[in-house]
Amino acid sequence: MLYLASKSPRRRELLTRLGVDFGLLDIDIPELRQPAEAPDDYVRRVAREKAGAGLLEVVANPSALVLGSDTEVVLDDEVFGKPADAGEAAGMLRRLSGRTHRVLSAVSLVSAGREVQAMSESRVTFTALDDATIAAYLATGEWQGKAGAYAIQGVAEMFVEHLEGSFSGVMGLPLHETSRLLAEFGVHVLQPSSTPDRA
Ligand SMILES: Cc1cn([C@H]2C[C@H](O)[C@@H](COP(=O)(O)OP(=O)(O)OP(=O)(O)O)O2)c(=O)[nH]c1=O
Repeated sequence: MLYLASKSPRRRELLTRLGVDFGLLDIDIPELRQPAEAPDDYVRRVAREKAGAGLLEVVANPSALVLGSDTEVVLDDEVFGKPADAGEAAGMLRRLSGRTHRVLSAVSLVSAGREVQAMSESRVTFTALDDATIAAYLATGEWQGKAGAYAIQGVAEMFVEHLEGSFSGVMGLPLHETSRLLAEFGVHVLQPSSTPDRA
């Protein structure tokens, strides 16, 4: 049985697109970057910790397979997670304005005896954003709960001059990498075999 260890509706939607059955696990792990921890290492570690925390919840089921993922926006080695409030969101958007940033999405898949991981890296170039545009975007509320204070799947796609990489990866769950990892565990996409479960 596959479980998604995530509270993110985006991840749920993206995994559903792959046509696999899965249950949901509510996990809550602190997302704190260690001093001098490289952004890539941080994103990989958090994805692994989310999957590991999920696995602990279904430890009674030896055939459980748990997917955890983490997405961060990286500008000049600085990591932008989910903004705490509109002020922090405005600051992030001002920094992203007119520049190219990276979006890292790590995916971890763990079972009782095995763990695999993949990383998706995308490069996103934003158009210049003036204060009025940033204020109007903040008023949509779409920035809430999104790394880097924007959601590419919403109206913020108009800020994107160029995207190199994975749209689903920027949105929170890279479908190419995820399907590849699932295949390593013998889970084949677009072939649902059991009914979804809630744990
Ligand atoms: C950059 C970007 C991020 N995001 C979202 C994806 C993630 O939900 C969120 C990054 O935060 P995460 O900490 O990766 O995930 P989360 O806290 O939302 O969910 P989980 O329970 O799995 O830990 O930002 C978008 O939806 N669109 C975007 O364009």
